[in-house]
Amino acid sequence: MKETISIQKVSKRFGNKVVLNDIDLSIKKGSIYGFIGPSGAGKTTLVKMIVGMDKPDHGAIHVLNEKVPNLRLLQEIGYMAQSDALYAELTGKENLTFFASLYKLNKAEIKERIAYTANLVNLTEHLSKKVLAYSGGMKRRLSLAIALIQNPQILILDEPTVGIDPELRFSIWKELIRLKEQEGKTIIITTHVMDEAEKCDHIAMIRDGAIITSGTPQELKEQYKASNFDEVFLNAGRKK
Ligand SMILES: Nc1ncnc2c1ncn2[C@@H]1O[C@H](COP(=O)(O)OP(=O)(O)OP(=O)(O)O)[C@@H](O)[C@H]1O
Repeated sequence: MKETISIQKVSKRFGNKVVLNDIDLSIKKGSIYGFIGPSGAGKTTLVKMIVGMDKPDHGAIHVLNEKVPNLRLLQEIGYMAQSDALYAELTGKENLTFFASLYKLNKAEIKERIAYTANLVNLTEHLSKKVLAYSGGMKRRLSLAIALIQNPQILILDEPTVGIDPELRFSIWKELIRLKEQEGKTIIITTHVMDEAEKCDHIAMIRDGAIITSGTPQELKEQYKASNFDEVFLNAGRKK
């Protein structure tokens, strides 16, 4: 399988604080890769650097064989940040149309992508409401729809299911797995939710800016003699 994302010896500090320390990893095309770790571990900093929103102090990141940051990659990376960047005075549909217009999509494609993404996140009925009238969960769902709007090859989702009810969380995961299997999308997800970790093909556990362990869910459970992911995480932290 081809490598879609390659991270080589990436370090980053904010002031005196080392937030990422010598991170090396590669992510294969058509896989779901999870970054798991406690609050403040450095997950968001890492995903922002993959997207090209922040620069490493040392090391390099390549996405689809291009060095990041690179404007050409914007079409190919869908990013859902932790905080929603939405236009509150616009309706859900206007938000989607605006973000779709930033990409190389014709009118018919924009219409088709809005219908697909809104349906995926269960917002079709609410598209004509202004975003200021949306609940927190609806805003998260709209942000997820926006991340998918240009049909990117790579999806980078920073805690996408926070504030989303279990039923919709289930259907979103089903779709992420379909996107991976049928469309070969590469998906990076950060999460605190250990049962989501189990759905990833590969996991990197991050703590204090370092990858403390990585592998498939099965490999990690075997390595740490754990029956579930909470245990893997606790045991991995102890053995650091
Ligand atoms: N722009 C910044 N300036 C200074 N410190 C920062 C900045 N961004 C992040 N940090 C610090 O870097 C560390 C890692 O933050 P980061 O947001 O990457 O963690 P995280 O693993 O994503 O946490 P969470 O799960 O809570 O989102 C934290 O200590 C945070 O306070």
